[in-house]
Amino acid sequence: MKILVTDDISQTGLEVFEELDDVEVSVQTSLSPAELLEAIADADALVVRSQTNVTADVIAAGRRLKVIGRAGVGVDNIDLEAATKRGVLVINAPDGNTIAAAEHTFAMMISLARHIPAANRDLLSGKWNRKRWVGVELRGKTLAILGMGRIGTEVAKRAKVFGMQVLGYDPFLTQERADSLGVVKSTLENAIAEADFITVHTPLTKETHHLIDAARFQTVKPGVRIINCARGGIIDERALCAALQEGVVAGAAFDVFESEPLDADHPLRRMENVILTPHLGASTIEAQENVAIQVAHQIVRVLKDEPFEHAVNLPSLSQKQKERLTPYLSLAEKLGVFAAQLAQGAPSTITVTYTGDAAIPDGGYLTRTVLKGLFGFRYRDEVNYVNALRFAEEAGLRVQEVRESRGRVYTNEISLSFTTENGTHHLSGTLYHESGPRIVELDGYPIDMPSEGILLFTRHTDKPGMIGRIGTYLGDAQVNIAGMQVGRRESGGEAIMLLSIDRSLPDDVIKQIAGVDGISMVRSIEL
Ligand SMILES: NC(=O)c1ccc[n+]([C@@H]2O[C@H](COP(=O)([O-])OP(=O)(O)OC[C@H]3O[C@@H](n4cnc5c(N)ncnc54)[C@H](O)[C@@H]3O)[C@@H](O)[C@H]2O)c1
Ligand SMILES: O=C(O)[C@H](O)COP(=O)(O)O
Repeated sequence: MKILVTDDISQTGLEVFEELDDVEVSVQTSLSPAELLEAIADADALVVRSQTNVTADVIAAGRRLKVIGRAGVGVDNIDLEAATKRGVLVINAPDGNTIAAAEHTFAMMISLARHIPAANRDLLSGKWNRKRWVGVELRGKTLAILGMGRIGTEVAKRAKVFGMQVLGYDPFLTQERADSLGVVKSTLENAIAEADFITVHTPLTKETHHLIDAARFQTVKPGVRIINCARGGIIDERALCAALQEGVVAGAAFDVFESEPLDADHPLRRMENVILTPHLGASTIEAQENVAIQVAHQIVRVLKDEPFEHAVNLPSLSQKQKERLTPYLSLAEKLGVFAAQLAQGAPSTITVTYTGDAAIPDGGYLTRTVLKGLFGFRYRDEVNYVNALRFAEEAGLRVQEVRESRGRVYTNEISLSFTTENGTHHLSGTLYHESGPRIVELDGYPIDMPSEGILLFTRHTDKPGMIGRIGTYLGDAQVNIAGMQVGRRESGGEAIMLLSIDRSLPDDVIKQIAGVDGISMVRSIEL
């Protein structure tokens, strides 16, 4: 097993990989794009920080790649869409560097308020200028925090201790949470208009790109100081330079940039009232150990096929949700596998109904599992939880989920209803405590069969001798019947039979059974 590490990661984290048998940890930093394509070819896992550009080409070249671990928070250097499409899991270490980034933000704010870097430069150049570097206090000032997630929250706590008034803007900030932090929940407009200091702590998304642009700079309080220790591009750098030149903005402290490394001739480098650091927010010994250990542990779990956390391209579930969900995973996947063989062709729509105890709000996890079974039957190992929805999308399969609180017969039930060119099928399963997952309904007929082993399913006309004839074919093929379920709507009408058999039937026997007068459908199903 090969783990490729292409950015500087703490040694303590790398040691975690020793938990794996037969592991080769290959640390190769500063690779050229071509060297990276070569190095990834036989890697099972890739570990990066923000420096390595994990493009779609890199992901495609990683033919054995199962997981990309980001030792840090932001995954904007990883092509998530390409990873998801190829079923490569992306995990990060979301809280290992929170304090480091919050402290760096605070260091930037104090440095701006007291001109520390400029005064230092001045003094080192031989001067002793006590008048030039008079600063301002933080106490009594208003701080706008745009993005009240992990880092924004830690910055707010520290600002409160410094006696600042804190305005928080975040679509997910509840009044309760704001109150508990002593933060004034604010609109973006109000936060920007009122603040003496503005700090951004959002990810870089379509919505946050140039969140503060030239138009917004027209609405700031004159003399505002601005900090970006989140992501380059949240604040429009050109507009900032103009606002600094006009004196609308009194100072700016940036750790991250629209393009990194920052160009040697970038205008920000020439501004006096600007403090720049080269993306150092997470660069503390403690944070680097935290993120490296956190991400390495999760990679080990992924590679050992054990439950893991912090997947970026899978729904995130609480421990409680996971505990409720786990027993249903096998049933959901078996139903998907059953459906694939029953459908014999690509379904165009599928509705998955979860009833009673199976109606867990799981962010679509169980439906991904059904789809993993459905598509995995044909595409085998190519399909996993990460890309199952992509397979559905590419196959043009419309997927719908329904949750019902109470079942009519079973305390828990998962039902699939899917349409193919040949018609609509319906399939249900339940989980019994004692006997595990069972199929309890097939095309409208109640049955009860464990969802395992080899099954033979027929739809036929209800007339004497049918079961016997099928039994004879099986007997002639030396195939034992282990269990049998039959059902009919009315005497002489359509009937079904589901047999559990000891081994698969040869194709020619299935063809012979299909040719029996009165048999309308035969399916051999392996679960
Ligand atoms: N400089 C560094 O070295 C460094 C270190 C760590 C993290 N970061 C960056 O800091 C940022 C925040 O990290 P975090 O761990 O606090 O993330 P987080 O996910 O905990 O918080 C982000 C917050 O932004 C909010 N948000 C999203 N869109 C928004 C919008 N349009 N307007 C307002 N709020 C919005 C979210 O609701 C969330 O609460 C990320 O961009 C991360 O990559 C930088
Ligand atoms: O998103 C992050 O975690 C930070 O930007 C840190 O990036 P780094 O690991 O490259 O320092």
